[in-house]
Amino acid sequence: MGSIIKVNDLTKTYKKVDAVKGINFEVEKGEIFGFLGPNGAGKSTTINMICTMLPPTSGSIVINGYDVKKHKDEVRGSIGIIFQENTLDEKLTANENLMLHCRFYKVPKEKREERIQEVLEIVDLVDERKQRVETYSGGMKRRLEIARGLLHYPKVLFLDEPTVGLDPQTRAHLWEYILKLKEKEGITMFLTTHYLDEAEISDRVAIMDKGEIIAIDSPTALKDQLGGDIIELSTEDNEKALEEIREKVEGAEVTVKEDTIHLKVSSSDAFISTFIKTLNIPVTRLNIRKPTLNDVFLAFTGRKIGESSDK
Ligand SMILES: Nc1ncnc2c1ncn2[C@@H]1O[C@H](COP(=O)(O)OP(=O)(O)OP(=O)(O)O)[C@@H](O)[C@H]1O
Repeated sequence: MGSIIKVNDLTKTYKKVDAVKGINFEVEKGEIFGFLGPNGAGKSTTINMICTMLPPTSGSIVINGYDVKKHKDEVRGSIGIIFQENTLDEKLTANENLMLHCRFYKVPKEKREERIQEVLEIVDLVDERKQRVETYSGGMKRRLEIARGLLHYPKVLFLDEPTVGLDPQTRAHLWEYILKLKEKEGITMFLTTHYLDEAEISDRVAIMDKGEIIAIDSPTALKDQLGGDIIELSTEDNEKALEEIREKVEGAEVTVKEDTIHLKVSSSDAFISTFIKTLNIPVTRLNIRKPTLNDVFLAFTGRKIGESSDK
């Protein structure tokens, strides 16, 4: 398919802080690209540079064939940005908000009605187009923001925490719209989220930490890299159980969080048959699961998402 975003040796230094330290990556046309990292990792700085809002200290960024430094307007015309905070005019109707944006982005006059209809259909707001935005629910407002971000036929849509503050059901719906968008308009999506279960939707994810990209691959490949199974175990005496596990189990990574012992083993079958039977402490809870993106994130950064980068 080819790349739509190419980032080369990109750096950003704020006075004394090296926020971005020479990163390289490409985003393929049409993919959903998840961009993850602990707080302070350098994500916003990177995205702001990609979106022409912040000049890089060095390096290059090319979007849709345009160099971000030399062709700002063309880059801006190629991207749509959905911010975390509501940037709609609440006193206006959906239609009026979209009309304003069409004018701002110079969508040709004769195309405006048709395009507004199209984007409202994508986010299922055709019937509510004449209502004032202040009467919308949180989920409807987010959908309208997405519709607005699409008006000028962007090639790449930047979604910054698109589901933050929404209830689980609305979040699930919003992802359906996002997937529909990918299918219908073939748009590339650059996504940040703190909900790692939602980042599973990505074709590939990059994990950034301390100004560097430390992992980049499909969620499945990243999880496979961790390998094996994760066993969560609670016993009547976790301290004693831990001693026994360390004595008897070879090749398991063991960590304790609150009242649960976590073991990463290559095969839970082998573990269960050889170990559980010989454990002298009664087990009160046992859960076996495959690694998730949360485990991947923890393994690469040493932190849970939401924790700070400089810990
Ligand atoms: N305008 C600024 N001046 C000085 N330092 C800054 C500035 N903006 C960001 N930084 C620093 O650069 C580093 C990266 O910050 P950035 O906001 O890009 O991280 P982030 O990954 O987006 O974090 P979060 O998830 O919390 O938004 C941090 O150490 C931050 O303190």
